[in-house]
Amino acid sequence: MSAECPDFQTFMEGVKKRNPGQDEFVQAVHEVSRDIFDWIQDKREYHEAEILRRIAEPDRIVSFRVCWEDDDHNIRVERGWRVQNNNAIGPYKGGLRFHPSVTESVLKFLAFEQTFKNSLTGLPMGGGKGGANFNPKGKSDAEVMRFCQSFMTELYRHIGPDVDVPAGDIGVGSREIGYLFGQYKRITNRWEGVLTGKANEYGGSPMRVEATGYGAVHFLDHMLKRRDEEIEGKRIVISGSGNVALHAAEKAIALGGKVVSLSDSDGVIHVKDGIGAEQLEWIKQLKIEERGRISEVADKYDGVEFHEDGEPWGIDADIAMPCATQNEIGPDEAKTLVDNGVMAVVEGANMPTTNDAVEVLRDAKLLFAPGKAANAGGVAVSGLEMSQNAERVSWQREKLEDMLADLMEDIHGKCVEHGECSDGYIDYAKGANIAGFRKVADAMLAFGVM
Ligand SMILES: NC(=O)C1=CN([C@@H]2O[C@H](COP(=O)(O)OP(=O)(O)OC[C@H]3O[C@@H](n4cnc5c(N)ncnc54)[C@H](O)[C@@H]3O)[C@@H](O)[C@H]2O)C=CC1
Ligand SMILES: O=C(O)CCC(=O)C(=O)O
Repeated sequence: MSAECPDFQTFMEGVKKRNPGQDEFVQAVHEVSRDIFDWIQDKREYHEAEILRRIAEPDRIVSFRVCWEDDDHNIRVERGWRVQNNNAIGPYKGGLRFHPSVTESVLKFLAFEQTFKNSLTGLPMGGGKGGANFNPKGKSDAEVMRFCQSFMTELYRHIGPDVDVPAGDIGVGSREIGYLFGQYKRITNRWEGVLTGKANEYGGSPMRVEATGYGAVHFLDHMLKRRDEEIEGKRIVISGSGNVALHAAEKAIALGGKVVSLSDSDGVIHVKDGIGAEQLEWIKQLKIEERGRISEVADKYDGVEFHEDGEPWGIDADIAMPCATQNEIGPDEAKTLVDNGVMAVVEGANMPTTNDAVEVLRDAKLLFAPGKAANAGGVAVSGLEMSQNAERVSWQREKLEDMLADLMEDIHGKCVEHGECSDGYIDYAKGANIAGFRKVADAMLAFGVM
């Protein structure tokens, strides 16, 4: 068992020592390395070249001041970052997060995870992530615009279509991408595919908005089908009510699933009979366009309960999809899910389940889809947006829908190939880690020592 293997222990002690106070980053490295140490035991070339050690040390981290003026003419100072983790298999690629909880540790964990996720898609993309501790909540459009322009005024030096291609993440949606892209274009006088998640009018790809949530449901569908089960009729608890959560809900409802919860940082709504397609349209308008609170759904509709500060994990369900943020499900929540007879946990968010909680789910033999596989549909369609921009073409939505479905099937297949245990249980997390690692590691071996 790798967790007891002395090499692994020594390795993790080194990671902790070199990254003091960076708990999220250490957690992400631990989760991947545990599986990789098992797998590379008889593969000396990876040990000798210190491949894992190198992937766990970002190529570079840029941190910068972001100064902007609010509507009351106060000068505000925030910190921005871009973590370029690894570009062995393609330009750095990964989203930008604007949220007060953003730290260097959070962005390092996200960039590290992104490296394996992007490798799993099979597309030529390295791993990066960035963002700022700026809180867009409650800010006017003009304030968000000024922040984005100031952020890009430094970031533009470090990115480019063949260098590093950021996109959205928490707090960065199509409004922010518009402001960021506009500023890049203004400074450089170049129209190029330097960001993805753009609107269709200026080089965005159909299906990018839906891709992460839809892709996660495709992944769930494949997991269930292997057990002769289907989404139709299943009760699904979803956390979050942003891009990923709402589109996961949309796809699940389209396939006959009963989505019984959504949440935001104020609390959770519980809809016993399942959210209807029309109701979801209203919620999308509320959350995406009007930037309202999830509690307003209970004000509008009968049969919707709102629980302030509540979480969805205690609600009776067959499937759980954490789609908000990291570390939403700890061991207690995982035990609750197991006790309630939940059969599958699919991570729409990045690392929403702590390592201890994953152990609880694995021990109970639940189907567990890690974010780096289940939510890879978003970055995969971003990769397709890059291809369209490079070719100066725009593909039809139907084509992208089919490509997303194929990519998710392929990622599911890779996880099964590398994650099948002797008793037939599929350890999807292990499968994703090994398949994601192998491609990046082999590219790094080819380059020699650097
Ligand atoms: N947007 C994308 O294409 C992708 C996003 N992800 C991940 O999915 C997750 C959600 O991202 P998006 O939906 O894009 O962001 P978003 O900004 O559209 O929505 C985030 C949601 O999570 C909730 N949330 C955020 N922080 C919270 C906290 N501390 N406590 C409770 N709720 C909180 C917000 O209220 C909101 O409902 C993140 O982990 C992100 O990294 C992963 C792959 C791609
Ligand atoms: O589309 C992208 O590049 C960003 C996706 C992302 O940030 C993620 O997969 O977590």
